[in-house]
Amino acid sequence: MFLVGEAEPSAGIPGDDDDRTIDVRDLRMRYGTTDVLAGVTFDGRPGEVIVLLGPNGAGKTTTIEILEGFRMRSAGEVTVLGADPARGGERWRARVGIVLQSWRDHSKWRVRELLEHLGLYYRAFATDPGRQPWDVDDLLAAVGLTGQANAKISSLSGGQRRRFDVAIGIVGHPELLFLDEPTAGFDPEARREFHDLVHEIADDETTILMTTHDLDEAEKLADRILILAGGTIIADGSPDELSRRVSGQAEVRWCLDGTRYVHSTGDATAFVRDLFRQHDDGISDLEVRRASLEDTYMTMVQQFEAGRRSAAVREFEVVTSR
Ligand SMILES: Nc1ncnc2c1ncn2[C@@H]1O[C@H](COP(=O)(O)OP(=O)(O)OP(=O)(O)O)[C@@H](O)[C@H]1O
Repeated sequence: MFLVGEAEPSAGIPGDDDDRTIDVRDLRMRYGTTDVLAGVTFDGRPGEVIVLLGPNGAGKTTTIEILEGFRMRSAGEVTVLGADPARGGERWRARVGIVLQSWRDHSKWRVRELLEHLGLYYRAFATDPGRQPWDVDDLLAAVGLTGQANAKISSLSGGQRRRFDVAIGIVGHPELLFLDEPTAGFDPEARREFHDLVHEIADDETTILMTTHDLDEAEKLADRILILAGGTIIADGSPDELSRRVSGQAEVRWCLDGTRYVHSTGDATAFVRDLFRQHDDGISDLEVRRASLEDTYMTMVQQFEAGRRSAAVREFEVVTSR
């Protein structure tokens, strides 16, 4: 994970003295003649879990790889932990944890052996007492691999290998963690344990930027959702904020004297307060529902694509009428 012989971090974007760990402005990426990223802007702060969503091919991995320093951007300003990732040196890299979409090396090593080895590597850079590398036994327990400590990496199952990838990503106690579809192949129990682990890591003031296609997972983990489509961020907000933006209405359901009621309201809190004022103990099975992240995501992406289609039709009409 270390790239030797690189320059040490350059200064960040001039004038930035706040606590931003990620600062991306007008990021552009062109492959050949195709613009995959056409002006992506967002930021991230300590302890924030940011989930990047978007259809296949939207450019999520491209964005993450640019921020990791693995891919050169075409244009735009990117600052990650105060440095341009294209020029981040070893010291900078030791502050960043990475779980790639697929990572198929080190197969001859044993699980504990490799984690201990990487821990030593990170220890050389760990000046902050709060960011010393994980104790390997604690780490193995945290990712559910205690039983595989002495197994060859090549013998791990798909889900165990993914847990191991996560262990490699966090062993150095990073300030910033990139997770590209980290739970692909996890069974439900491993997924739940992973979610607890993500919360713990974020509680440690680590910024987490992750991609997933599991919208239920995104809703559980994200402080902030970014939706990438058509090369730009079409939505940026907490799952609740995005849900309110798509549908201002919440649905309140309750039972009263054995009858089930449903009511849509823009102010669920005031409505429920009134309901209890009127019926107090008579109310049971109360539920307040907003659009799920899945509903919100589908609506936003479909609206965006419909907008693009009608803009293309308008442009076609203008061109053909000339
Ligand atoms: N090295 C490359 N050369 C040319 N095109 C590329 C390259 N890497 C990615 N692309 C293209 O860029 C687009 C974005 O790819 P990327 O992998 O970033 O998308 P993604 O949002 O992560 O997709 P997925 O959800 O399928 O993982 C795709 O159309 C892909 O084919």
